[in-house]
Amino acid sequence: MSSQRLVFVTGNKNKLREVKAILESAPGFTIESQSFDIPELQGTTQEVSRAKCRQAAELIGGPCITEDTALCFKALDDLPGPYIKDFLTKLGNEGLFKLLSGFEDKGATALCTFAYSAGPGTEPILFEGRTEGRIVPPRGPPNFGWNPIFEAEDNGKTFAEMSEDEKNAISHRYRALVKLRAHLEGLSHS
Ligand SMILES: O=c1nc[nH]c2c1ncn2[C@H]1C[C@H](O)[C@@H](COP(=O)(O)OP(=O)(O)OP(=O)(O)O)O1
Ligand SMILES: [Mg+2]
Repeated sequence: MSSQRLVFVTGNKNKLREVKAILESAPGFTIESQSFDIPELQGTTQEVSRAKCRQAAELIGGPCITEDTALCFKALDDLPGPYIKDFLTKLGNEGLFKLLSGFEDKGATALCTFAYSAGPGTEPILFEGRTEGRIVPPRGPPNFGWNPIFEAEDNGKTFAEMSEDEKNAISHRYRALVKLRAHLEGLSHS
């Protein structure tokens, strides 16, 4: 079976590694990457994701996927959400945990949104995946972003305490990729 080549436009090496590990573990897909840090709008996670993918498709002049990750705190009505990157850069993981010190509810959702564009001028299609959990004082190696403060409901470990395989079996990214993969397999068989 020939494999379908997919261009993933991202500036984040850790995302790329996880996406390759998940999608290339079964035959069918080969991921190529183009490293661009696409400017991101403010808005809902869906608006941010669509705009990012439209711009990526224009930039590379062909079909592509993009991904946007949000971290939503229940006590803060889902903020920081899509603005997590700036919050993490400015406050760090300790600061993000302290943000919730006035609240009993430490619940949080990791939300991953993949967008697929068939090429410039086409409307991107979105695929969402969620992992439920809570925000805890940092545990585990600071290997990727907010991994040390997100404790997953599935196994009580922070993402940083999990092996790559453990994280990739339950992550927001994995759950979104299952949907993206099903869509792309449908396209290639029609
Ligand atoms: O599984 C994850 N575990 C821990 N941290 C994570 C994860 N996934 C994204 N992150 C961090 C990276 C960035 O600080 C923010 C998302 O921002 P986001 O715009 O989606 O990522 P980015 O700008 O690094 O890459 P891209 O070029 O694909 O937009 O959360
Ligand atoms: Mg970004």
